[in-house]
Amino acid sequence: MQDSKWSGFYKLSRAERLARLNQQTGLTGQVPDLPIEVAEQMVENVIACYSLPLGLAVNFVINDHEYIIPMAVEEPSVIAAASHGAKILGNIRVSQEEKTLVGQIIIENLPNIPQAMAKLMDQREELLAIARSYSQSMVNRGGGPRDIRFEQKQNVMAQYLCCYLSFDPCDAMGANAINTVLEGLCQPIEEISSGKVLMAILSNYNETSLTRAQVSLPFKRLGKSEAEGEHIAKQIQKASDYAKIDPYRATTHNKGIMNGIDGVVLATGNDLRATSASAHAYAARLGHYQPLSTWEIRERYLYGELEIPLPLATVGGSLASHPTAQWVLDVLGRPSAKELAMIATAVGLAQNFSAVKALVTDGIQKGHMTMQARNLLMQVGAKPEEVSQVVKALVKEPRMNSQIALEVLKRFRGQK
Ligand SMILES: CC(C)(COP(=O)([O-])OP(=O)([O-])OC[C@H]1O[C@@H](n2cnc3c(N)ncnc32)[C@H](O)[C@@H]1OP(=O)([O-])[O-])[C@@H](O)C(=O)NCCC(=O)NCCSC(=O)C[C@@](C)(O)CC(=O)[O-]
Ligand SMILES: NC(=O)C1=CN([C@@H]2O[C@H](COP(=O)(O)OP(=O)(O)OC[C@H]3O[C@@H](n4cnc5c(N)ncnc54)[C@H](O)[C@@H]3O)[C@@H](O)[C@H]2O)C=CC1
Repeated sequence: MQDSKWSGFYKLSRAERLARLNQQTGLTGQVPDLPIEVAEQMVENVIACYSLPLGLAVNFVINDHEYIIPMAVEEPSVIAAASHGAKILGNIRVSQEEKTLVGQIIIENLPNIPQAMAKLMDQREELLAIARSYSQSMVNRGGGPRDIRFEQKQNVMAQYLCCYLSFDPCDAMGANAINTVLEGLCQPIEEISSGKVLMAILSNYNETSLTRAQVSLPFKRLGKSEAEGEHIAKQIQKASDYAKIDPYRATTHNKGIMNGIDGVVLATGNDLRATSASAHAYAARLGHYQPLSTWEIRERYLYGELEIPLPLATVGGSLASHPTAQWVLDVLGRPSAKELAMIATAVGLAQNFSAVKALVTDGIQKGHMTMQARNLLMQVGAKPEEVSQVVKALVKEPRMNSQIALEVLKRFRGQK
């Protein structure tokens, strides 16, 4: 594989990496931390701030635009794999057709559900106007309520009518915004339907708000020769097909995708519970858990696609007051929420590519354990200044575990 303009970035010191980033982005200074006083305003019963490593994934070109992508993650080899994948994949094409949230108002105690539904449908425009009145600032931005529909639901105990509201939250995640609207609609809905509202809340399931990342790779980008590249492409296709028939494998395949996406979600201060719930519910939409990405050979190209609902925000929530998240958004060039979802999806595809390629070629342990070696040394008591020297000896060992790490560390200390 040819060098990229970021080749060897990982060999620089931390200060040199920051200098290179600042030079590239026009930013200045250090990366700000979250002050404890701010943290105290964010959640309850605060006693400290919990830190995670923040690293930079490089080599990303998304829709012809270069990105340096900060990722917050505790697992070794994830950022290396993202950078490695991005280097091989080249330009990743990404699109998002729409970004809407769905909220639901669940109505019970209805003596005649078809009649209640007909009355509510008659008043649909009036209900949409009430919904808009509760989200005027979002409407002014071009977003807000889009549609209302009703569906009958039942279990063995009871029958319900569910009102589904779709809502465009613009650059926010929109949970608070839509919940305010939904609660504002409860009383009018009860009056029209003569029922009782059981609850009103946004849904974290959204099968229509999808982001799609796609790549098409000539075989020669995958191996040292066209023939080796073709072989690797075939193995990757088989791995992708296998994930469709075995939920054990599909779950791990998707974990590999989320390695990348979660790193971006956390770094940008977004709600990880919401993105995880949404992604895995989408993976299970056919009634059995499926891989979120597919890889297949099309006319001597390896074609990869990842499709995922990602309710990301660049304003509102806690990210507005988190200085590190704000700095990360600066590094990304102040994207819109839609652009941020596209960036995260591209990272997910590159991450998945690297993991699957490693699995069907060298195996995961070769690359992963080299990076895990640093953690092993820390676990057995190596000081940070010792780690970079001892790690070279540890990776030369035929096997690696904490016992071996301890022996190598003792040997190093004995030589000094
Ligand atoms: C680990 C690599 C990248 C090595 O891969 P390699 O081919 O030995 O690496 P290389 O030395 O040829 O370097 C290639 C590029 O990787 C990056 N790179 C290389 N080394 C570093 C480093 N130290 N720090 C930062 N970046 C690094 C860097 O961008 C470099 O480009 P260069 O700078 O040379 O032009 C490869 O083996 C790989 O991608 N493995 C996959 C690792 C992975 O997915 N880890 C996640 C944890 S496992 C898991 O949780 C998910 C899984 C696997 O179960 C999912 C699934 O089953 O599908
Ligand atoms: N089930 C779930 O996922 C739930 C999540 N939450 C939480 O809700 C929070 C997110 O709610 P939000 O309503 O997004 O946050 P929010 O309440 O901060 O609202 C967004 C704010 O940003 C303003 N804004 C400025 N510029 C904007 C732009 N360009 N586009 C959109 N809004 C703009 C809006 O006017 C609004 O005041 C997160 O902390 C999330 O964890 C809350 C309840 C349930």
